[in-house]
Amino acid sequence: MIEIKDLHKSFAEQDVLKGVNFVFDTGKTNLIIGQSGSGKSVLLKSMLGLFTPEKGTIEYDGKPYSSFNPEQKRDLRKEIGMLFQGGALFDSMTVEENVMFPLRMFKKGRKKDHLERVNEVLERVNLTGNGKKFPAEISGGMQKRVAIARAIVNKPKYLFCDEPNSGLDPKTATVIDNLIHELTVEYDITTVVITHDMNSVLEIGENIAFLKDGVLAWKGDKSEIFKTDNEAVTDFVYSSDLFKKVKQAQLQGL
Ligand SMILES: Nc1ncnc2c1ncn2[C@@H]1O[C@H](COP(=O)(O)OP(=O)(O)OP(=O)(O)O)[C@@H](O)[C@H]1O
Repeated sequence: MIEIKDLHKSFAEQDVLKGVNFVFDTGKTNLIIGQSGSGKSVLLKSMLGLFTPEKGTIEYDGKPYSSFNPEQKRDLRKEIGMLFQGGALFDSMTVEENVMFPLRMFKKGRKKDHLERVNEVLERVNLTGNGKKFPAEISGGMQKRVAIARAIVNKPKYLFCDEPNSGLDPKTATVIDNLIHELTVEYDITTVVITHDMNSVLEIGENIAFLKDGVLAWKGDKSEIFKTDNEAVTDFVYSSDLFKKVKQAQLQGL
């Protein structure tokens, strides 16, 4: 569980986060949604320790990040799997080498054991037999699955995903969403996903933080998001055609 309490972050004259409170639950896919510029990435980067908030706390399983010494911060970093926007694979490395990278960085052990773990996670994301290929030789959806395998190879307690579906067709995006959700439940991970994708909200929105201008304007889950009359949320979500259709069907009792 990650708990955010009264988090404030500013840059020069601009207040970006203005007292955000939220609990990201363990074993759930927790989503951060909101318009461009609402502070989603600043929140995630603050959680990663890349930004220092002026006020408020970020607690990892009850322990405030600000109280960690450098060694504890390093240990926490080992427990965070990160899925970057666009996948961010190393083009000059094979799939196997990409997935092995965090193991070699953070874990001692023999290459043979590392390889065993790499093959285990590649099998889990349905990429058995693709280890010797280079990223350019596989599809965008497969590249995302490699990035997921790399993010979970160290058995993280926390998984942070920044726009995991960007650049994917809707069907592949759903496969990726469901894979993230399955792994979250299977490994009991606290997963945090930044997304603009309304399909993702419908598929895996178990605990949603809606940010508007640096404030938590609404929280709830995928069924509640249809029922709320919070204007900021409805403005945002009903700009999506998919949501309009679902809402219409709901009103017609379908
Ligand atoms: N390092 C920085 N220095 C100064 N201002 C920043 C910095 N990072 C973000 N900001 C500002 O903070 C605000 C929120 O940015 P943020 O990237 O969190 O938005 P976002 O909700 O993630 O948007 P998007 O959906 O477009 O990625 C923006 O106005 C941005 O310009």
